[in-house]
Parts: sequence; C-alpha cells; structure tokens
Amino acid sequence: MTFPIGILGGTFDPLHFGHLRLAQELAEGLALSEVRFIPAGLPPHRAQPFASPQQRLEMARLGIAGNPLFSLDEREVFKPTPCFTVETLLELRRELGAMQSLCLFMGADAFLGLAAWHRWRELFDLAHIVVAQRPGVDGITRAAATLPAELLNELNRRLTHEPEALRDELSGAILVHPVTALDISATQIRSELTAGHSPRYLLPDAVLDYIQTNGLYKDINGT
Ligand SMILES: Nc1ncnc2c1ncn2[C@@H]1O[C@H](COP(=O)(O)OP(=O)(O)OP(=O)(O)O)[C@@H](O)[C@H]1O
Ligand SMILES: O=C(O)c1ccc[n+]([C@@H]2O[C@H](COP(=O)([O-])O)[C@@H](O)[C@H]2O)c1
Repeated sequence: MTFPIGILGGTFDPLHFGHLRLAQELAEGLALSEVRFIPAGLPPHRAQPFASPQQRLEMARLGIAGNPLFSLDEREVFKPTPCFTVETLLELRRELGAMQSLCLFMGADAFLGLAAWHRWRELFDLAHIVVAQRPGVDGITRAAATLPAELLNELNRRLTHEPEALRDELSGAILVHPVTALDISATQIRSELTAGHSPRYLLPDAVLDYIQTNGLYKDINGT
C-alpha cells in the first residue's frame, strides 16, 4: 500500500508557523508519507509577492529544514508565467503515476475561493482536497451558504469524514481537517517588520534571521 503525498502550495512571503503546523498535523493525522511545499512564482489571484522567488524559496528551505516528512519542490517558483495548480498537479501525476494518492492542502480561506481557480473542476481528477480550518475564516459547513452553487454541489458530493478514503481512492474527495488554530499570516509578519516590531515566535528563527540579514519587508505597508 502507498501512503498519500500532501502538497502545500503557497506564496510563502514568508513561510511561517501557520504553514508548518498545518503541514505537520495533516501529515500525522492523515498518515501521509511526505508533504511537498511548492512556493508559487507568480501566484494567480493576488498581488505579487514582496520577496523575490529566490528569497521565498530560501525561506521555505530554511523553515522546513530538519523535518524528514517535508520536502521542497521548485517547479513553480521560477516560472515566468502565473502558476496554476491544475498544471502543477498534472505534472506531478505524470511523474508519480496514476496509482499515487495526492492530497492538495489548503486553508479554509483558499477553499472558499476555489471556484475562481483555473480549470478548478479538474483538480478533483488529480488530487483529494484537504481543507484546514483557519482562524477568522468561517468553517466550511457554516460558510456553505456563501459558496457558489457549483462548488457547493462538489462539496456535497465529495465530502468525506474518513481519512482512510484518501488512501482507498487516489483523488476526488474533500476532507475538512481541524488543525491547531494559529492566527498567523504572512501579512501580519510583514506588517510587524515594516512597523519595526519583531515577528519572533510567529515563524522559525532561521527564517527571521534570513529576513533580517537581507533587509526584507522593511519599506512596505504590509498589504
Ligand atoms: N495560520 C494558518 N492557518 C491555516 N492555514 C494557513 C495559515 N496560514 C496560511 N495558511 C494556508 O496556507 C496556504 C498558503 O498560504 P500563503 O502562503 O498565502 O500564506 P498567508 O499567511 O495566507 O499569506 P498572506 O498573508 O501574504 O496572504 C493557503 O492555503 C492558506 O490558506
Ligand atoms: O490555480 C489557480 O487558479 C490558483 C488560484 C489561487 C491560488 N492558487 C494556489 O494556491 C496556493 C495558495 O495561494 P496563496 O495565494 O494563498 O498563496 C498557491 O499554490 C497558489 O498557486 C492557485
């Protein structure tokens, strides 16, 4: 039996403990063999990052260092065109084969906007979607009334409460998994730095050292 692989895509501008704890708890809670962190180069549907691709990659590398479950995947970060998740998953499928279960992780905020993603319906043919609860974001079930009808239909059809379903099938389920609520965002960290405050204890020391050594996020307004 092969264990599912988790995928956490993000802007990681910078990587913080919200990302790391989410990945750790989902990896253990769902018995995954690995979590791949995939920093986006040009993330679609948001303002462009403040730190460069190389800097965000480096911060992600420092942040995950020492965790044998975590790995870094550089396939998106230097792309000159927007990084659509469907294309990344198609590539991963080609490399890993049709028999590997894949779990795409996302925070609840990301799931609520899923219907705006490029070719989003195809994501279910390629991976399961695992939604982690995020502080300040309504639970998926509570927010159901605000979901576009077509996403609500998919949720009703695909929702499972059984982690085993992620092993028995290779893609197509939606699982909502609780994670320790850490109300940390990269936006908050950038704001603290811009205001001259320390974001220490919101992110790994090695990432903060890198930010300070390279003078990142000093002259922006944090948004
Ligand atoms: N504290 C958190 N708890 C749960 N999920 C999180 C948390 N922070 C980020 N995520 C999830 O991690 C993924 C990547 O997030 P991203 O890199 O955009 O970080 P962010 O903190 O949301 O950044 P920003 O504040 O710049 O928007 C998204 O799916 C997001 O929902
Ligand atoms: O494929 C899409 O259309 C799409 C739209 C929005 C976000 N994403 C991906 O979702 C991940 C988290 O995005 P973000 O903006 O919260 O950092 C990141 O890997 C993005 O590439 C993907």
